[in-house]
Amino acid sequence: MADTPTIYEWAGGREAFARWLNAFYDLVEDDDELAALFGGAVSEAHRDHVTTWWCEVMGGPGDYTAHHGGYEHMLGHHLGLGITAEQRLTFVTLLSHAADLAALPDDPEFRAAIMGYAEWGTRLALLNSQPGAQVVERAPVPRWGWGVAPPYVPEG
Ligand code: HEM
Repeated sequence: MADTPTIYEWAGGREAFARWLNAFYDLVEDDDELAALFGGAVSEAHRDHVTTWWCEVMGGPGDYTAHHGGYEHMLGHHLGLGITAEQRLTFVTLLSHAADLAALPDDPEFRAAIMGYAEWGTRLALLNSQPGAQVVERAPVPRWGWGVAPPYVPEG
């Protein structure tokens, strides 16, 4: 399928990811447990950097690698946080809730793609954040794809 759009394009580009992640971090700020990990409030800079990360992962410009220190920088922010299973579950649930609030495309294929990455990424973040974790210290920023369910185009 040469013409399959990237997940980034399908979402509506950076503006859509920014809308989503701003809605998400507003929810994080309202959750006492999660907000505490961010010192009570999630800064504009953090929202912007994480938006840049997600855009790169979902097939957009490689700006997190080019300008924000890539995978190693992201990893460094999670080391030692001691994320609990409950915090991870809340985090991933709020991502899904925020996608509705921000009116991201709601087709099953798109939502499965972004939430598949969210599930994977939050589980890695939890593992890497534990005391004494054995971490992969260097890696490229991942590039996520549609997996088994790209946008459905009926044949004929
Ligand atoms: C898909 C999963 C995740 C992604 C893509 C992600 C992405 C990122 C990135 C890119 C940064 C660095 C931002 C920068 O460059 O300034 C960061 C920092 C951070 N993340 Fe995550 N993260 C994920 C999961 C989590 C989880 C599950 C938690 C906690 C429950 C968490 C808490 C934090 C905190 C507290 C920081 C540091 C904030 C700061 O220093 O201002 N992250 N994350």
